[in-house]
Amino acid sequence: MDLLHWKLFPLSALLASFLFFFYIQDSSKSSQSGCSLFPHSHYWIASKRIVTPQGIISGAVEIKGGSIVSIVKNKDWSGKFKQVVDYGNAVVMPGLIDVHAHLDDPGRAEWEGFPSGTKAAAAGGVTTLIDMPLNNFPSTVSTETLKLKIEAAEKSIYVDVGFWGGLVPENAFNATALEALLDAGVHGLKSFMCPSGIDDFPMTDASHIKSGLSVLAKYKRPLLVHSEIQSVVESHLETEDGGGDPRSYSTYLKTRPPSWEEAAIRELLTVTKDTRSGGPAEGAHLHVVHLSDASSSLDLIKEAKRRGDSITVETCPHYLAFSAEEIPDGDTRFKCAPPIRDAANKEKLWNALMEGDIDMLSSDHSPTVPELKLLNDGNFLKAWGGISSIQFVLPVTWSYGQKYGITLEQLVSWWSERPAKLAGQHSKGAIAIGNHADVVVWEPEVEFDLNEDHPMFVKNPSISAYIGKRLSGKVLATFVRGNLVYKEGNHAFAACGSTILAT
Ligand SMILES: NC(=O)NC(NC(N)=O)C(=O)[O-]
Ligand SMILES: [Zn+2]
Ligand SMILES: [Zn+2]
Repeated sequence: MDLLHWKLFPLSALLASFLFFFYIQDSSKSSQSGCSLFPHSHYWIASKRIVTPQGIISGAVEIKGGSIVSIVKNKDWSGKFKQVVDYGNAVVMPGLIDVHAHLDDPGRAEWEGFPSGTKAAAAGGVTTLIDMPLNNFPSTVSTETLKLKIEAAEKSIYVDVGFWGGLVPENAFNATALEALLDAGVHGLKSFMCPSGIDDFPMTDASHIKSGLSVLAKYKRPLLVHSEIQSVVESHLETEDGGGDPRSYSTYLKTRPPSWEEAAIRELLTVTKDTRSGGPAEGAHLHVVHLSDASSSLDLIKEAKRRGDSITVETCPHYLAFSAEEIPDGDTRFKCAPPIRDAANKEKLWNALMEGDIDMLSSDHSPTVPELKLLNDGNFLKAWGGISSIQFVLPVTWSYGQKYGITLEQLVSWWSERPAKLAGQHSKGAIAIGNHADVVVWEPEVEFDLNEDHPMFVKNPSISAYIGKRLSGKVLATFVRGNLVYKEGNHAFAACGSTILAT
């Protein structure tokens, strides 16, 4: 007996090491390093509602090594596969791609920072975000400052993060500097046509933008523009004692009329004609960020599209959820620029989105510390402008869109497909074979009260404008490149998101 034992020992040791090897193979990429709450790198996500470019199907998505390798319909998968996470009737959709977020890192991490900002993103089903070049310090306007940004992001992000670079007067006429910044991996450039509120991010005019577009054309990357031009006539209202009670929202609203947006867009269109086929900046693209005015400004954009200019436009959930009439006096959580306008404008924004005249959505998550929001003082003219929202953009869009009959496919188009295209992310934005396994699983029908007890992962939850709202749409799970980074209130132990650089 003893002898037999000894003879079998090497065999069983070999068998054990084989099994161990395969276990490690399967789980090393994710669970071992704490990148995932699900310890497998080859598995299937099953659901009765998977949103694919070919329609909504019941079936399973096969994930291997961080990518989608097959999609099977119906119950073809049942019984056959080993590792299946069956989400039943919950919706399986591509993760949201937020092309407009300010995470303020490095330099102003007390406003947000990569760890909390990307935790909030993951909890909201956002699997990729492109970080804005301002509100961090120093602003991201050169290869050196981009390097600082990448260093700040590495090992501290729970989702994938890319970067826009800043187009500012200092670099706008310096093609070599812009090319260096684009070569270093920014997905495109961003500029302001009015003061940005950030000292080291000055505004540009049409001549800077024209020059920037000619460089971007070679790279086929977009220019994103904050489109408001401060008009001299109205700007006196911005002084503290001009125009009325600074605690009243209508006082603030009057300081940034729709004519500011219209003037900026009119000016932009004098240069976007260069982007037409055969034009001097063919290949470049102009993207108008956070459109608020759904009247003349939008008409101008529609006209430019008809003429063949390469131009797109986004709006943000806060313009679709709120209207000026309901913003309480002194409630500076709602201050942003351009401002949230009246209910009639909100209605027009929704119609434009449904008609396809507005191309996509973004959060414009732009938080700060509560002290700068002047929550106690309530002075709309002095408070920081920016809405904190990234964790709730999915349920907000869905909840407020019910009235307009929005569909899951539209959500995917506005939040994943088109943003992916804008940011040059060809392996993201759709549940499709070969794409990154960036997935959100959520229950559209489940309602929740967004009150103080609700888990919020942003650094400064008290500035959130959505507190007190009842929303529909609960995120159950978020996968980034196959890693389960968020599951029902919990995040993966390690921050394993990738910095994504344009090549
Ligand atoms: N400096 C800012 O980030 N400003 C932001 N502020 C807003 N939107 O109120 C923005 O995107 O313009
Ligand atoms: Zn802006
Ligand atoms: Zn912004």
